[in-house]
Amino acid sequence: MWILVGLLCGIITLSWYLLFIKKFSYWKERGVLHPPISKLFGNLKQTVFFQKSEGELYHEMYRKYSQFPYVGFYRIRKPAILLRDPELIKDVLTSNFSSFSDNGIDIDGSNGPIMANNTFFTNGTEWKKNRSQVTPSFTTKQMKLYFPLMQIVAKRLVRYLEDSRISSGGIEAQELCEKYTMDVVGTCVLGLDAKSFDSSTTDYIRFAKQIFSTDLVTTINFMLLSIAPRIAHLLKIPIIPKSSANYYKTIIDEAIKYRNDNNVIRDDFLKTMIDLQEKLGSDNFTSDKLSGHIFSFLIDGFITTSLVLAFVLYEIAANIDFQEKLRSEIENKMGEGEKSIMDYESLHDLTFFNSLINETLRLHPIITFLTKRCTKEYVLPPMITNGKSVVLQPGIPVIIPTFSLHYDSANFSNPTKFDPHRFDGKDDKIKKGSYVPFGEGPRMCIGQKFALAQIKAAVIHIILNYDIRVNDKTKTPLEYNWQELFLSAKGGLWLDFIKRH
Ligand code: HEM
Repeated sequence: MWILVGLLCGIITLSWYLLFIKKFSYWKERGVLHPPISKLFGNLKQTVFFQKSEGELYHEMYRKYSQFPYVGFYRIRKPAILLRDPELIKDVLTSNFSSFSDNGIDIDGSNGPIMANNTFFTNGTEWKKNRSQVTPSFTTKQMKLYFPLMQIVAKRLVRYLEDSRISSGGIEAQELCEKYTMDVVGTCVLGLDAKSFDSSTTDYIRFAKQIFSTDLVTTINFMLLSIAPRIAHLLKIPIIPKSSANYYKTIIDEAIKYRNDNNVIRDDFLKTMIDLQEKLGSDNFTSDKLSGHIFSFLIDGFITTSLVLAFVLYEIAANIDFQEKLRSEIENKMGEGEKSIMDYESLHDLTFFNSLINETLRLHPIITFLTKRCTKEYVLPPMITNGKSVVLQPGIPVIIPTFSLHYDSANFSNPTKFDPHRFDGKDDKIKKGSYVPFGEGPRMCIGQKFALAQIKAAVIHIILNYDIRVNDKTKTPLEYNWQELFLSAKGGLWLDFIKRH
C-alpha cells in the first residue's frame, strides 16, 4: 500500500517537475531573462483570456527589456524569443535567412486546402516552389498592366464620392477603402467587377471580412493554429470559415470555366496562373494550387491594403500642409486640371508621395509583429555583458515586433509625430532592421508593389478632385483596435471629402 502511495507521489512530483519546473527553466538555464510567467499559460495568459492581444503583450515586453538585444518568453509552454536589436533582426531576416526560413504557422490540408496553398502559410521547399510560381505576377511589367486598371476603379471611387447622400456627414474611410480594394483585386486578379460601390455591402466583402473576423470561434481557431498547431491539426480546425472558402472557390471555378468556355484572353493574374498550369501540367500544378494562389491574392491583398489606404487618407486629412504639398507634386506630374490616367513609370518621380506612404506605414503598421521559426541552429550574442552566447535550436519561435521598432525613439526621433520627411533622400537614414512594415528579405511581402500602386492610384484621383478633412466623428488621438488581426482605428476614420473647383 505505502509503496503504491509513494509511487503515485513520485509520479505526481516528476510530472509537476517536467510540466512546470523543467519546461519553464529553459531560458534560465541559458542565461536569458524573461517576464514572470503563469504556470499554465507562460507569458500569454492575458491573450488566452482575451484581455490583451499578442501584439500588446509583445509591445510591453519590448519596452520593459529596453536594455537588451532580445528577451525570452514562453508562448504558452513553448520557449520563444522576441528580438529588439535591429542589427540582429536584419541578420535573421536577410543574411541568416536560412536559419529562419519558416513563418512559424503550420497549416496543412486538414485545416482547409485553399489556405494550405497560401504562400504565407507554406514552409521549406513547398514555400520556395510557391513563391517562385507567383513571383512573375508581381514584376514591374505586370504592374504596368495593372496600374491603369486600378485607376479606372479609382475614378469609380471618385464618382461614388460625388453622391451627396453618401458623402454628407462624413465617410468612414476604412469601409470606403474596402470597396475600392475589393474592386481592384476583382479586376486585376479575375477580371471581375465586384460592384462594391453599387450597394452598402456585397458578398465579396462580407465573406472576405468573415475570414478576418474577431468573433470568438475564429479567434480561438487562429490562436490554436498559431500556438498549439498539433491540437489544431488533430481537431481539423479550419483556418477560415468553410462558408467563405466555398464562396470564393465557386467564384474562382466559375471565372476559370467562363474563360475556357468563351476563349477569353485577359492579361491578369488568372491568366498567369492558367498559363502556368498549362506549362507545368495539372498533376504538378493542381487546381487546388491554382485556386490557392488566386484566393491568396484576393484575400492577402484586400484588408491589408484597404487599412493602409485609409490611414494614408487620414494622415493627408490631418496634415493639411502635407496635403497641399502632395497635391502639387501630383499635379505637376499629371498636368494641372487634367484628370486622366497616370502611367506607372511616373510614380517613380513622386518622391514626397513615397515618403508620405512610408511614414504612414511606420506610424500605423497594420501587421504589428512578424513571426518566424528557427530552422537551423543559430547563435545569439550574450544577452548581458559577460554572459554566454545562446544557441537557438530549430523549432524556437522568433518574434519581430514591428510596432515597437517603429515607435522606439532609438530608431525614429519623436516617434509619435507624423513626419514624412524622415524618409526623404537616402535609404541609410533609416537603420536597417528597424523599419519592417512589409517584412524584409526573401519572405518579404510579395504584394508590396501591387499594394503601393493600388494605394497611389486611389490617392492620386481623390486628391485631384477633393480636399480631404478629418470629420469630428473620428476619435482623436487615434486609438487602435488591438484585438483585430490587423491594426485598425477604434470608432473608424471619418473623413469629409470636399469637391474642388
Ligand atoms: C499595404 C498592404 C500590405 C502590407 C502592409 C503587407 C504586409 C505583409 C507582411 C508584414 C508580410 C510578412 C513578411 C514577413 O514575414 O517577413 C507579408 C507577407 C505576404 N504578403 Fe503582404 N502586405 C500587404 C499587401 C499584400 C498584397 C496586396 C498581397 C497580394 C498578393 C500580399 C501578399 C503577401 C504574401 C503572399 C505574403 C507571404 C510571402 C511569403 O511568405 O513568401 N500582401 N505581407
